[in-house]
Amino acid sequence: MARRPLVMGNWKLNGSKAFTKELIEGLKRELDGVTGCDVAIAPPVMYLAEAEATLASCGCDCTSKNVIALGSQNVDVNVSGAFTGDISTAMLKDFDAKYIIIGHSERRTYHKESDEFIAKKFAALKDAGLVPVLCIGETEAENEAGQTEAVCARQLDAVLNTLGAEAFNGAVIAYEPVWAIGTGKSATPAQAQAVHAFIRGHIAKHSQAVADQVIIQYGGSVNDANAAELFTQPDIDGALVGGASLKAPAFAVIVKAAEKAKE
Ligand SMILES: O=C[C@H](O)COP(=O)(O)O
Repeated sequence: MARRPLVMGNWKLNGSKAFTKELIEGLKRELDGVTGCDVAIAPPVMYLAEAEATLASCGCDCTSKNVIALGSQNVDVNVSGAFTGDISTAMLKDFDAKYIIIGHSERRTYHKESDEFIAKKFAALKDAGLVPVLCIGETEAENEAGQTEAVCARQLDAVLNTLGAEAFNGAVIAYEPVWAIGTGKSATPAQAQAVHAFIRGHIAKHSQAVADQVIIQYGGSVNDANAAELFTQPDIDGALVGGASLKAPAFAVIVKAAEKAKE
C-alpha cells in the first residue's frame, strides 16, 4: 500500500521570534514545488503565533505555504481549568496545529512521562481531531540487552490496549532509538527497517488495514547525507528530524529525498 511520506521538524528548545520567521521563510523558499511529501514543523509553543503568521503570509508566488503544516512538541491531557503551565488541544487547534508529538524520549526521561500517561495524551488528541505523532524506542542498554522489540511493543500496547488499533487510523508513529537521538549515530537503514517492520507487524496483529496505512517515521540523527538511504526502506515512511530541521537547506534535502524515494 502506498503511504504518503511525512517529514517533521522537531525544533525542541531552540529558536526565537526572529529565528522562527527566518527559518520558515527559508523553508518556504526551499520547499516551493514539493508535492509528494507531507511536511510539518514543531516550533516551541511560545512561537506558534509567529509560525502561523509567517506560514500564512507570503510575499512571493510560492506554493509551499500550503505544504508546511504546523505541529507541537507536546500537549496536556486536560482541556481547561486550574492546570498551571499546561497546553490544551483546543489551544493548539487555535493556532491551526495538526501534528502533535507525544511520548518523546526527552519527555519520558526528563518529565517522567509513563506509557499510560502518554496513552491518555493520545486519546485527548484523537478526541480533538489532532494527529498524534507517538514516539517510541529503546535506550542503548535496552538495545544491547536485545529488548528493542519488547520495549516498542510495550509502548504501543499502552495505546492498543486502551484505545484499540483503530486509534492508529490517521496517526503517526515515530521510531526513535534513544541512542541515536542527537548523537550523530543514526540506526542503519537495515536496523531501522527491521524495527519498523516489527512495529507494523505488531499493529497488524490487531488490524492489517490499520497497520497498512499507519505512517512510521524514523528519528535519530537523520540528516541531509543519510536520509535518502533510510527512505529506500519499505517501512520507513518519513522522518522526525531534530538538529537538521533547524537549517532550511538541510531540512529541504531530507524532504525532497522522501518525496523522491516514495514517488
Ligand atoms: O524528535 C527528533 C528526534 O529526537 C531526533 O533528533 P536528532 O535528529 O537531533 O537526532
